[in-house]
Amino acid sequence: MKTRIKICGLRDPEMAKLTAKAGADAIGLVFYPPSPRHVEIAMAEQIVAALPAFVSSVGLFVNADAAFVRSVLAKVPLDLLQFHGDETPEYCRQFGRPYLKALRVRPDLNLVEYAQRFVDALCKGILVDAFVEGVPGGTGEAFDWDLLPKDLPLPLVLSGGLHSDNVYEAICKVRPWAVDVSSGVESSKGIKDVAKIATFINQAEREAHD
Ligand SMILES: O=C(O)c1ccccc1N[C@@H]1O[C@H](COP(=O)(O)O)[C@@H](O)[C@H]1O
Repeated sequence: MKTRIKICGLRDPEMAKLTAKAGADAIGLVFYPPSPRHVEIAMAEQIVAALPAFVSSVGLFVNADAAFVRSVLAKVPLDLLQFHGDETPEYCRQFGRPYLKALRVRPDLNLVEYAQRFVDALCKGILVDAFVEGVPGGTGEAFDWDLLPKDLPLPLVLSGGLHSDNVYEAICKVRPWAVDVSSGVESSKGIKDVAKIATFINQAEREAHD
């Protein structure tokens, strides 16, 4: 089965169109001001409007005020929300929208128990990222994939330090529902590189053709 591919941190409509053309299933928009990939609501509207049919838009938030999330949803027709902080199941559910819950993998965290709390019709998956002290995500750091359980009660989205040289191995080893990348397809922090995006997607799709 094809592993879905999300390219996160798009910041303009042209790059979003090129990313879709390269074969991405989803693009991510970062609504987190400290991030170099942060987008304003008006730009996010333009990016989503530029997407062709069947390419999903994902809005990423980190411990945001619920009112801010609502203000984004009022303007930007997002397909999926991604909560990348310490949000509770109750917080995530209040918007009545499908979402991914991100967690940062640590050896002392029971991932199955963590995921169990989120199981319901709105939660479409658990996104796993590397734990880096003081930074909520998008660090380009990988983690030990052996820490991932095989019996997670929700679809797994693998992220954290993926790039074109490790995504094929990651998919073969972890068998995730989807992969998500930001730093690994950039020429510098926050600047997407279309050639790197295309190479990443080709490598991620290799497994489906084996
Ligand atoms: O991309 C960001 O700037 C970001 C900021 C805050 C939280 C998450 C963020 N991105 C997500 O982090 C993971 C891993 O990214 P990377 O490929 O290791 O750079 C990914 O899910 C991004 O969506």
